[in-house]
Amino acid sequence: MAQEEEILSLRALTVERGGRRTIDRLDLGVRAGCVYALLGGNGAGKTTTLNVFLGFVQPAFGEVRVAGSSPVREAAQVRRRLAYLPENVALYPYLSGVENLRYFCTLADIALSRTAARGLLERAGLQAPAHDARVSTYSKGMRQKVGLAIADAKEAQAMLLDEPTSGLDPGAANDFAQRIRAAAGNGMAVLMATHDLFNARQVADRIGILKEGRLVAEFDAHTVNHGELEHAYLAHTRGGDPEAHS
Ligand SMILES: Nc1ncnc2c1ncn2[C@@H]1O[C@H](COP(=O)(O)OP(=O)(O)OP(=O)(O)O)[C@@H](O)[C@H]1O
Repeated sequence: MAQEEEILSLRALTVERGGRRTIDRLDLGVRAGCVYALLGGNGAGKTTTLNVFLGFVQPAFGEVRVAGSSPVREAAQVRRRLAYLPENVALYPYLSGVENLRYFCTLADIALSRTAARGLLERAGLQAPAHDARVSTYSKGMRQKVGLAIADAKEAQAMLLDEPTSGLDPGAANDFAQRIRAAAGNGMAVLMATHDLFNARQVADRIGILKEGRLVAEFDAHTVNHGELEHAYLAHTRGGDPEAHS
């Protein structure tokens, strides 16, 4: 697949932090309409990879593109095209869902009426009675829905998710999975860092395992079975040779 068709693209990405190479010649691509799940143990480099797309971490070498733009040289374009849901979506606790959504849209130069904001929250799955409640009363799943509504309002082409299902109960995780699939169905490219193998198989099209900043295994999420994925994941997160665990 040509690089131009990839909305999120890394070529030979290398990141050095504190004199150490934390991402090592990483190639990765996510096309429109696809969900890529990045698995890996603690410190494997998942969050660093997301931070490179966001422009928070600069590569030492290699190429990074978001819909063809460089987060280093074209930060404004990248911000417009990219939505980011961190592990805990940061919102203003004393503002309501509607007020948060309108405020974050203003920052992105999007004027949103209260009615339009309600429509977007509804579409993201946030029930009407919660729209005017303070966000401090929201669960993690409800805050994520505001995050999805912001992405929808921006008409983002790509979305980055960091540990989206940690701390969600199975029902909320399943609901979130369906919403991510729906976003991909509308053409969004989604990159998700996770430890949740079940969710990765449920949501993703491709799954990659990162170890010490290198992609050590990749799977088609539609055909890999749970045992096979778990075996590879445990082998690589224990720091061992995958064959040693067969
Ligand atoms: N600000 C920083 N300065 C120096 N090194 C860092 C910094 N942030 C992360 N690192 C190092 O980069 C490597 C990758 O860390 P990263 O947080 O990307 O891993 P991760 O896969 O997201 O881990 P986790 O699952 O624990 O969130 C680690 O060795 C970490 O110690």
